[in-house]
Amino acid sequence: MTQLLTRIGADAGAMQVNQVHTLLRALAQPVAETESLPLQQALGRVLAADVLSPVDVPPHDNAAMDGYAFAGQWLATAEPLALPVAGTVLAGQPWTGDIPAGHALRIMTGAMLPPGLDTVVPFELCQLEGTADAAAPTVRFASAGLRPGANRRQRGEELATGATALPAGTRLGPAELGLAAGLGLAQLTVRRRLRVALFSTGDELLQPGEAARTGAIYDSNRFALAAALQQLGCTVHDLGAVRDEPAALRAALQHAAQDADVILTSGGVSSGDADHTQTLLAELGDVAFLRIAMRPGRPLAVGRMHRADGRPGALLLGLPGNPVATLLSFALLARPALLQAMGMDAERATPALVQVPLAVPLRKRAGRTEFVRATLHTNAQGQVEARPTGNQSSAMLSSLVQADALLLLDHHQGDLAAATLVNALPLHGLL
Ligand SMILES: Nc1nc2c(c(=O)[nH]1)N[C@H]1C(S)=C(S)[C@@H](COP(=O)(O)OP(=O)(O)OC[C@H]3O[C@@H](n4cnc5c(N)ncnc54)[C@H](O)[C@@H]3O)O[C@H]1N2
Ligand code: MOO
Repeated sequence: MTQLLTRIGADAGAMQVNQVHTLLRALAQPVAETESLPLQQALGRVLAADVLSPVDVPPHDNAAMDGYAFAGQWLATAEPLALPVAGTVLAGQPWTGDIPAGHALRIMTGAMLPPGLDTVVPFELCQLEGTADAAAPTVRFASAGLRPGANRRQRGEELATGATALPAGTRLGPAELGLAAGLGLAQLTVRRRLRVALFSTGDELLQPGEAARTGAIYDSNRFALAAALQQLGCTVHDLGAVRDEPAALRAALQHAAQDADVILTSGGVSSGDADHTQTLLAELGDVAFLRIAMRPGRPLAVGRMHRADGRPGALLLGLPGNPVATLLSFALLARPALLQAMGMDAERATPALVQVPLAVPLRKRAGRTEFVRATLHTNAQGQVEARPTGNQSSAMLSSLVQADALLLLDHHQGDLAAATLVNALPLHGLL
């Protein structure tokens, strides 16, 4: 870790947020093993290789609207244009008959355009003259607003055979799975699930369901982190709450290191308690105890555990114990590293920011990045603005529950006046 910190020009005792991102990007190795999964089981997984289209999409020229198909060359010949209708073509039933020159076909959206018919005029723009049971009713429409090829979807216009439909590193959501199904693929090759061992530390921790006890608090971090990991699609190996004792901590870390890709812990990383943790981690791994110029989330332990066979061991991420610091350190620091370890493209693991004006003034200390829990709402003037959700203590989860965004106040920024534009990070999808 010392070498890595030197390489990125950072000092563990005074890190900036972007330096921590650089450090984590250098540490998180994508899992190598892959598996082939049916589409129904692939939600949230990351593609191990590019998916190339085995077919043209769409597979044939087809109508984009319900209407009448005809050869666009007739448009220039009359205004309005009147064409006899030779029949009807439906989706899934290609037209097999002849089409006399200058005739149109009634056609439904998605139906294959027969050779020679390249233009569709929608029903709404047409009058039909003569009855449908006449030998050939006539369709009449204004030709001026139409161009040859109008309302036609061309074979391969979305994807040609062999084109990259989904690049390696794509995380599969509903749209990606729909696209793969649309290519006729039943299975996809994805990286295996990331295995994350999780435990919380602290002698004060009670488990939900246990009777309250003086001086004790309930272990909320482990449940919040397990949920966040589950949402990412990781396999969670929950080791419970571990006492602040070297022997207990050693046993938990050794157990966790057996087959986990990542060990995620909460608590015990600030200066007070960390002495025996630091000694232990120096023995079992190569771990740096960072002090990050950010709030919440100042302390963080980062490193790798040793393995008996000499291969790189589990990535260790020791998150701070205060519940909001735990979850925000997870969302802002651990999550991008975990997504990279899942095989996702690091660029695409970075959430986008939106700029919004502040509804109220904000105090801010220059020299650290601050993340303020806030709601984004529309004011009486119809403008979206950001308003902090009450007490911003790192111990108070309630103001995170009420928030739908984090305001990202830059390192060098001082106090802010109302109406100042700030960067906001919507929490949706992040936590
Ligand atoms: N002298 C200093 N004190 C503190 C510093 C510092 O730099 N110097 N940093 C503060 C900051 S910032 C944070 S964040 C916390 C982080 O401390 P630890 O990671 O060592 O965590 P603990 O001391 O174990 O706990 C802190 C706080 O969080 C509660 N906690 C812990 N685990 C859980 C859990 N699983 N569920 C719910 N709540 C939990 C714990 O009871 C404490 O109240 O240190 C500050 N102090
Ligand atoms: O990580 Mo601490 O305040 O930043 O709660």
